[in-house]
Amino acid sequence: MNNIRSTLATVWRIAAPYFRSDDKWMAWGLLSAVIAIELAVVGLMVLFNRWNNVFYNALQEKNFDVFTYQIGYFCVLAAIFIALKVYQLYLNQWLQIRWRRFMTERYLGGWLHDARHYQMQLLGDAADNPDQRIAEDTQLFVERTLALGVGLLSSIVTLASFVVILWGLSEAAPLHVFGRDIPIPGYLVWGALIYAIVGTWLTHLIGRPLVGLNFQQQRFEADFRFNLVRARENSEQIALLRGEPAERERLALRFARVVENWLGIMTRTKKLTAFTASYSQASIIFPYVLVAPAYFAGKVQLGGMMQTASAFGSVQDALSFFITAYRTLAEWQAVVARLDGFERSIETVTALAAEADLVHVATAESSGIAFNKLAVNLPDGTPLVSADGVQLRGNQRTLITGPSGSGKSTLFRAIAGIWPFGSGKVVVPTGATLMMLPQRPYFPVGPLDAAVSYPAETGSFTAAQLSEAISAVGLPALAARLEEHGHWNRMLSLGEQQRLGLARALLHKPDYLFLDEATASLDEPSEAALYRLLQERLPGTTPVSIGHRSTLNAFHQHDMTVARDGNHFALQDQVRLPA
Ligand SMILES: Nc1ncnc2c1ncn2[C@@H]1O[C@H](COP(=O)(O)OP(=O)(O)OP(=O)(O)O)[C@@H](O)[C@H]1O
Repeated sequence: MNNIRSTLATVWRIAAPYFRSDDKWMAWGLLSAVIAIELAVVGLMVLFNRWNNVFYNALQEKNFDVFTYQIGYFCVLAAIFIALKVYQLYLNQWLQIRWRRFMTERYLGGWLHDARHYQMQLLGDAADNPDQRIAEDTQLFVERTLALGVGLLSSIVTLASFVVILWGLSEAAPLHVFGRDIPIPGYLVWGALIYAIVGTWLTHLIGRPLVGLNFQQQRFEADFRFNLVRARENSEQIALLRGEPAERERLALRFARVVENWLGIMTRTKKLTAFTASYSQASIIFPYVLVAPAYFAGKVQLGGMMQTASAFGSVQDALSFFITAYRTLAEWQAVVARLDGFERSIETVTALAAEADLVHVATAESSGIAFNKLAVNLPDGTPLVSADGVQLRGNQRTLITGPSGSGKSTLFRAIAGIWPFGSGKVVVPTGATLMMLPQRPYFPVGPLDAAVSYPAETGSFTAAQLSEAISAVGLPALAARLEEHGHWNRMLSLGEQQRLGLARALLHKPDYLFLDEATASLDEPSEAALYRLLQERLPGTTPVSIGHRSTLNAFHQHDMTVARDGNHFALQDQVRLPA
């Protein structure tokens, strides 16, 4: 019971924002319309049920006039029923897409905000495969929540309406066993109730393992897909290393898990289907068995028996909601759990930003980027690198060196404000703009002009500015292909990607440009030419470079090093020895 209550509370937490959003009038309006139509459908079912009585009595009595009238009446009811069903589905789908659009925008906003996506990854796998959660789970959540919610409501209303009818019919056709009437008030209702409770209980016993199995299935499927994507993204490396057999084996192993779990689902579903199919077949006969003695004793007419069977069927269907919806419920619970995990993960990283004892980036009037007792840790809390009392002075080109793994890149991440683990402050001059250039710059798939302008919007720079910057970094052949679509990270060599990254910097003109081995794939003369270009074109920009080549010294005025200091590393000024 507690489990059901906590699942419902979670569902409400996930669903509520939409019903309180700007679209709330539309949301409530569509939901009310869908529910109203469902209630009208139940009303029609009651009319159909009464129709059974009159129609079959007319057949029994060979009353042709009543028969033809009832056929006409049926056609009218059927036409209304069809119209209601068509519009119910249409409005339901309309609500689904609006609700899904809201959830997708909300999740994208929460996930792609202030490096939260990166920090969620750093914090572990509480929210593995966010793509699956945003694309697939929101769709399933909306669709299933509506189907189950409306289905449940419809079952309750159907139950209430038909229990009344069945109760009345129990009086009209009393239980007749061995030639005697046995006066059990509402015996048809009790019969249906006991039948459905036993059925529901058995379904639950047989189907319970499906909840866990479905959760696992979606996890294994996502894991298999993720590994396929990794293989596609690293296809060149795999081909060069002749890693295909190893990849095949790894993928086969992951797919084996999909198959193994699926076999578990199949076995369980087989048992469940055997039971539910027997159950629904037995449901057809069961009411006739109950009423037949009264019928053959002449206590009730054919119409009464047919109406009883139809009413019994409706009560039975309503009570068996849980049985028919079992598989859907199991999948839905897994979706709810995953979306809940995703939301909690977003909340955790959002809360990180407000925590006082983490790394913070502040702004102040200052002549450079200063560090105030900055201690950068690994996510598990191990101290990595510290900086205190040192400065990256404005207008002083700085080169940072240090052993591999000493935390230079992580220090840049802390300066950029995306690495929260640790304590202390990075103080950035008020209004200063920072740009990071990693060894592998990222270019979104699409036209070249958008890829170079990124993260600025397309159109932020003129075609002339873009072509000029691209030519200036040594890629004149690309300058004429601004509108060409491409996967630039795949199509260009690493050196070309690094040149294009510098073109991006030329266009954005940041106050501080952090180059983390951003020219390491170029030959030394090209690297020198690009540094000279930066100096000429961006006199107001302070480059801060991480690099291992001694040739970089010539382009920097200030040297710093990350050196071992006890159990961690520390950023220190370095005195340059005369050559
Ligand atoms: N997400 C992470 N989780 C755990 N450890 C990490 C993570 N990112 C970096 N590290 C660890 O932090 C240490 C410093 O890494 P970093 O990339 O900052 O070093 P670096 O000085 O830039 O090295 P290099 O000169 O080789 O590029 C490494 O030991 C690395 O394994």
